Amino acid sequence: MFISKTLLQNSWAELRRMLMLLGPRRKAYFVGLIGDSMVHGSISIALAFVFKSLLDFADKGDRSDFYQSIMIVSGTFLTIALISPIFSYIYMSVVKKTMVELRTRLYEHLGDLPARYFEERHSGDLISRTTSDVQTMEKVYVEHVKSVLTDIFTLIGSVVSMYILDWRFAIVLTLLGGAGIAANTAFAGPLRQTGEKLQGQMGRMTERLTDILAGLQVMKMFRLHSIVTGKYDEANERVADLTLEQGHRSGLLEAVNFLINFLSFGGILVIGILLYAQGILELGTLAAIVQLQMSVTMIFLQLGSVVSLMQSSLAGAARVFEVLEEPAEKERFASREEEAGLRSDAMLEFQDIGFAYEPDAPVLGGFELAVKPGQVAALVGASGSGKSTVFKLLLGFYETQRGAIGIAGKPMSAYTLAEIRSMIAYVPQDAYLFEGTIEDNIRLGKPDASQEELVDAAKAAFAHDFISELPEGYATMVGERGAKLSGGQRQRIAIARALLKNAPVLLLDEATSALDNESEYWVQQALQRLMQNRTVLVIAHRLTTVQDADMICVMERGKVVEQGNHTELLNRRGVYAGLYEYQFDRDKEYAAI
Ligand SMILES: Nc1ncnc2c1ncn2[C@@H]1O[C@H](COP(=O)(O)OP(=O)(O)OP(=O)(O)O)[C@@H](O)[C@H]1O
Repeated sequence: MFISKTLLQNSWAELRRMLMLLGPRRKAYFVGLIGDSMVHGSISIALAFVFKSLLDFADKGDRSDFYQSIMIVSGTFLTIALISPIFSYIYMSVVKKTMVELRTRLYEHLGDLPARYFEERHSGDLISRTTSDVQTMEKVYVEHVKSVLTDIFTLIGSVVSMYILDWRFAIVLTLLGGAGIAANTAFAGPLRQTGEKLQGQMGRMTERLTDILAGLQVMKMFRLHSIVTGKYDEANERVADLTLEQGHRSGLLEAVNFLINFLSFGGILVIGILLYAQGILELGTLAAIVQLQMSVTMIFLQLGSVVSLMQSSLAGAARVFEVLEEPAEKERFASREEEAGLRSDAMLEFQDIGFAYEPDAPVLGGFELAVKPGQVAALVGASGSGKSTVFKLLLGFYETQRGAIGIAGKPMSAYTLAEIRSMIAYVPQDAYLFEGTIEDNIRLGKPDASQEELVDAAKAAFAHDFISELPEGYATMVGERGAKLSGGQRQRIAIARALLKNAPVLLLDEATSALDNESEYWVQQALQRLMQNRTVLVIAHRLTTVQDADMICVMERGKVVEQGNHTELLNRRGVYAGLYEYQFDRDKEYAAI
């Protein structure tokens, strides 16, 4: 019972939040919705009085009853035909506008969320929240709330009409209505619980599906088809089980509703006929009571599925609100005492950095580095030693727990995160290309760049020639993640993008995936251009990059264990010399193959 009460409170809270989301249009929504629901709710009430008039006419031959019923029927249906579309247009347009705004707000908010949020969640779950969960919210606005309101108006109208017709039947109807509401309330909690599980599981199913699509090549290469699709099937079966569970519960609720209403309908019919036979009740009144009872029965028969669907949709709304409530990335980091001792001559400086993603699992412990303007510093070290983490800290994706980071002599807290990112061009290992043309992708580096600037950047990145050879040149669509281009071409486009950005600091994560010799040559040439006159921090995998760097930092378990240029470090015969010899031998072996 406790669970059910809490879940019901949650449902109510979500419904209120959804109504708040309508903003100043809330009044128009209610006018449209209440108007439409009242119009629809009045049909069965009007019909009851029509039956009464018709049967009174048949029973007593009073023509005025007959004309009256014709007038009621014509009036009701004419009103419905004229007014209902107007009301429905009013609330539908409010809902459509609200949904457009909600989607925009959601996507904008996703863009404002910190990197940690995305690293901790599966993209499939977010896709499910922003698509199917948002769709279920629309259903709450246009279908579920309207059904409930129409039912409430029909119920109130029926009870009031029943009191007008015969108070004894009205009391019976009120009691049975109360029993029906109690039964539906008791079922709402468990239905909400299943709804929550179902929406969550739908999210998991989308996660599996995105895994299948994103990892298609790996899946084929390692023949993982049965394992990966097996996981999807598992999630799919769980969805089917939960849907069945939901169907079972709502079926049970419908059966309870049916029983309550069958008893009341049968009871009213039998007692009514007996009273009519004894001359206590008029035929018209009996017909009207039976009609009203039938419409109440219909309400309760439908109420089970409305409650069930609404609970499921509200669970979806809760998942959308969770995303909206997630705190956005800070504008700027707070300043700290440690920042006081930063050097003024370094473009990039890391002082005694301590950082952990998870408590008790330190990734960086006392990381130190200073790079002067125009210098190239290479980070080398075993996998997991913390190289990429250094980049993430500099980009402000995460905040350090100890130490200070300086950019151009000032602490990170002196800049907004947007300012920091505008000073940095980042070229990751596998640069992401967005759906669109080659030009669109390069232009991301500087959206207001002139055509000449754009072409110059492509030329400097040694990309112009291959782009010009394509039938549609710069207007060539790159395909999903740049699938229509080769690896080397993708990298050169990413380099052109970074060149166009023309930021003073370059973070470069060298690609480890092998390119053919020619491609590799052009990418290297493009990178050399990009590195000119910039302060560069590079996660280096290539011997050439390492040898040419002004400074090499060898990282081990989050610390710089050796630092110097290539010759200095080789002479020291330490960790770097070992790494270098190993890589040198390996490259010779590859060359021999
Ligand atoms: N988002 C994250 N949450 C938790 N731990 C993480 C996260 N990202 C990285 N780590 C952990 O931090 C450590 C350092 O990772 P990092 O990616 O910085 O290493 P790296 O030196 O760049 O490795 P590689 O050369 O393989 O890319 C690893 O143990 C990794 O498991």
